[in-house]
Amino acid sequence: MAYQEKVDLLVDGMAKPPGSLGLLEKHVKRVLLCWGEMQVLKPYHLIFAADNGVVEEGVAAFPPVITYLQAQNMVAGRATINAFCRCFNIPCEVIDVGVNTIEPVGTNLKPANGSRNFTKEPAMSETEYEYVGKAVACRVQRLVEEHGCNLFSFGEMGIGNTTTSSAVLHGLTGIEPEFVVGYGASPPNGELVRRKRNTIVKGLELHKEVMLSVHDILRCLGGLDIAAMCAAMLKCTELRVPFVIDGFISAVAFACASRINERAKRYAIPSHLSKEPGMTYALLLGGILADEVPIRANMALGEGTGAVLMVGLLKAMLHAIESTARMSEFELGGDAAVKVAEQIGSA
Ligand SMILES: O=C(O)c1ccc[n+]([C@@H]2O[C@H](COP(=O)([O-])O)[C@@H](O)[C@H]2O)c1
Ligand SMILES: Cc1cc2nc[nH]c2cc1C
Repeated sequence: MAYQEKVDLLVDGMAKPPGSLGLLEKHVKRVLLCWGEMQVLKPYHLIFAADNGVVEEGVAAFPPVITYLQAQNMVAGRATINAFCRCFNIPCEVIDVGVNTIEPVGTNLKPANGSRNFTKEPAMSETEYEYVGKAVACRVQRLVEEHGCNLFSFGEMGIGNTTTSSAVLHGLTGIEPEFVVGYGASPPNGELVRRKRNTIVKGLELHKEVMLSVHDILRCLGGLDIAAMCAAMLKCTELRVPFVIDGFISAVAFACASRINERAKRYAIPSHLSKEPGMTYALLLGGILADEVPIRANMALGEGTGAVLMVGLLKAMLHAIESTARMSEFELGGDAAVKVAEQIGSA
């Protein structure tokens, strides 16, 4: 029997009405298909922390030093993401890909102390962009080959990164900034949103001549966190390891990854629909429809909180698959057996 058929039988044959676990069935099947064989789940959560020079333009409500302070909380196990990871027994690592401090926070893979203000110059130099991509890809490869990690979730921490994400999405698609700019971490604030839109238009105008590829767009307008997440997703794709997308920032990284390598779409699992208005567009670029996203909780925290909740759901599904009774085990005779067979057959 082909592996895909086995996976279908495994999930469809659980003692439950067919399809009654909805999207969880669809996504756990996708994880099993990515693995290509039955494996024991070994999840790993990576958080990419970086500052963004574009905050100079007044596009964030919180001061940039929060990037450093909250990344420190994460390293100390005192952020929401740590609590969520502990709940599901998921290891979590903070990678400093550009926090604006001399002393790195967590694992040091930073090529610079933040991206530059993209309204004035490219956010990253070519050397910085290449360095961060290679360093992160190396880290992912090591986690897979030496530690056996087989499901990644990605998160980020970076004041100003909803502006860099909206800018990259605008650069990728040309969608009007009105549709892809939201409040970010700020409470509703019309003036802030107007400033974010103008900043993005200014950035695109400055770099449009040189933005000829997805890499150029990421380098000119992106943040080091988005570039890092995109590289991590591409490495997962190469190694055929599934990964879970979080909110807006990681969805934009995924949009870039799937433009660079179409096969990234096969390995990406959505988690939640962020409050940010660009979320659905970013996912759509990678071929994921809003209807396929399991969690709708109006979240916008980042850190990978939605992604880790999804890993928890997948873990619960894998446990259910291996520990629950099978439809075929019901001891039924006569009419009852026929009726159940009809229900399974018509699923
Ligand atoms: O993940 C999301 O969809 C999301 C939406 C809004 C804000 N955030 C988080 O808030 C920070 C960015 O917000 P801002 O307003 O500074 O651009 C950054 O640290 C993100 O993790 C995250
Ligand atoms: C406190 C705080 C925590 C965060 N975590 C991710 N983004 C954040 C932004 C702020 C402001």
